Amino acid sequence: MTGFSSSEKMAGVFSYESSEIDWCEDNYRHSDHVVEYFNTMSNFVFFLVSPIMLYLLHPYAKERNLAIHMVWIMMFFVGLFSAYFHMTLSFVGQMLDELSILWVLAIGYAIWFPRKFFPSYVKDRSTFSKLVLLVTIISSLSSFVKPTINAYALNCFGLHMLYILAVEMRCCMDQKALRLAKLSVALWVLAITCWVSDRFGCSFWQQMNFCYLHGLWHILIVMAVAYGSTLIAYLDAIYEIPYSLPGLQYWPCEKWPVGFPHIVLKGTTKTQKRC
Ligand SMILES: CCCCCCCC/C=C\CCCCCCCC(=O)N[C@@H](CO)[C@H](O)/C=C/CCCCCCCCCCCCC
Ligand SMILES: [Ca+2]
Ligand SMILES: [Zn+2]
Repeated sequence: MTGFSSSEKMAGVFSYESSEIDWCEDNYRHSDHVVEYFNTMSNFVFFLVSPIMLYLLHPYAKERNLAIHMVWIMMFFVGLFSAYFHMTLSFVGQMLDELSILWVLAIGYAIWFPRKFFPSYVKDRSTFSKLVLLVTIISSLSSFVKPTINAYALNCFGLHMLYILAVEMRCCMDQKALRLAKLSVALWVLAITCWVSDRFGCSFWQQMNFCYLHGLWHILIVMAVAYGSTLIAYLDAIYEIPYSLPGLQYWPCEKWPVGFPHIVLKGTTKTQKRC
């Protein structure tokens, strides 16, 4: 018996359950065509939050750099690929999901990584962005070597961001920024707890008849990214466009206990200055 032909192998990577990863939610429980129904549907949160964040970040992006919009445009695609992955549990779905996360992280790092953490041989943001691009291309190719470890490697960036935030917030006296930092970290801790429990505690959650932790992770991580990235963008605005007097506000209402954080520019903008 000979092996598979290359076209059969190609078709194989698209086929249902061709990924080595299977999340705790029961397969085909709610539909014959959707492998993990709740995990698929919970990605709806990406489609809801991405346009809201694009709209809220626009005044800051217009002043700083329109490339900032790439983060939430890409997050929309992360949601799309993640939904496709959970719908099929295919190898292609897994790689699209993980590679899109890697590229959002790369864009975020290229735009927002604080200058004071640049390696000494990197002189400006343009050189740093080229370095990020090179590392991301190499990482994208390496991700095919052992795909089962990709998700763990990606989660290390969450820890790295936590470290950067901790150093940045050490001397911060701005109460609104401190509150946003605490909320972002709390959401990330809750999210990662769900991800780890789903991965390693599945038999317990099956006994509890509650196998939806990975879906909850989707919802919590989108909120953590909305809160965390706004905080990083706010710190960036203070350093990079201080004349615009950046401030933090919540949408739709300042007084509500929950809302979407965003940056307001209270000072003169470059555009106004020129007039
Ligand atoms: C100074 C740097 C600033 C960078 C800001 C960039 C912000 C965007 C970052 C990450 C996007 C995360 C998207 C999560 C998608 C979830 C899809 C998913 O569930 N995929 C799983 C399979 O279905 C897969 O197993 C998950 C892999 C792990 C991904 C980990 C991503 C790291 C998230 C870091 C978030 C930090 C939030 C801030 C906390 C203070
Ligand atoms: Ca499953
Ligand atoms: Zn997922």
